[in-house]
Amino acid sequence: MAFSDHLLDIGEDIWAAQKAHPFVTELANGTLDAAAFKHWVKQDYRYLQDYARLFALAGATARDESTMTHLLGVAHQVLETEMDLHREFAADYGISESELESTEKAPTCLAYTNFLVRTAYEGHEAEIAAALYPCMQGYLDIAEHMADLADDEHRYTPFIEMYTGEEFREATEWCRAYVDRCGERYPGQHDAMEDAFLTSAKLEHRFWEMAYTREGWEL
Ligand SMILES: Cc1ncc(CN)c(N)n1
Repeated sequence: MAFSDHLLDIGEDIWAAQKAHPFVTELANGTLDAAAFKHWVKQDYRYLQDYARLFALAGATARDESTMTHLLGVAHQVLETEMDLHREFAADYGISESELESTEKAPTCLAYTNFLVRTAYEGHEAEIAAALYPCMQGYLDIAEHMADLADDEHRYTPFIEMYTGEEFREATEWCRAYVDRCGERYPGQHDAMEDAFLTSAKLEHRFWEMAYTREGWEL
């Protein structure tokens, strides 16, 4: 069995919980409260800055040129294409670029980005690959699930189109193959890969919850 399939097996419950989350189902049918979506846009913008950093750091430490090229390409794609979508959503919802940039990270966003960046600096290449995999495969699978649930076009359709689009799909397939290569090359890292994968997957689930509940630092 490919190591990515094994990881998806052990993460099955977390995937199911994400698909059933009200943020996901309500975004799919267009009924999600705009305040929850705005919270997601702002927090996700801050998340993506570090997510791009994770790919850039992974690219800088990769052993071969083709892996380097690919990881650095994804970092660029996040900073350009994906964050452009957030900038467009922000403009539609009256959020200025300076508000986006200066948004304070909510506890879950802080926990997730700290985990990813720490893994990028301290982790083995295989652990980094496993930590970034749920961010890609999770969004593709959840967006496909949303597309299945959605009847009509609505204000959140661009979200579904971005994460089911060809560019994101290809980047996810590449990450999946990268996880498989790391799983084969580094059998001694399997436990660390499982831990990193599950931590990211659980934080993906918490991120929907953070947006839905407008989580902040209230005392
Ligand atoms: C929290 C999160 N995880 C993953 C993705 C997809 N890059 C995202 N935009 N936000």
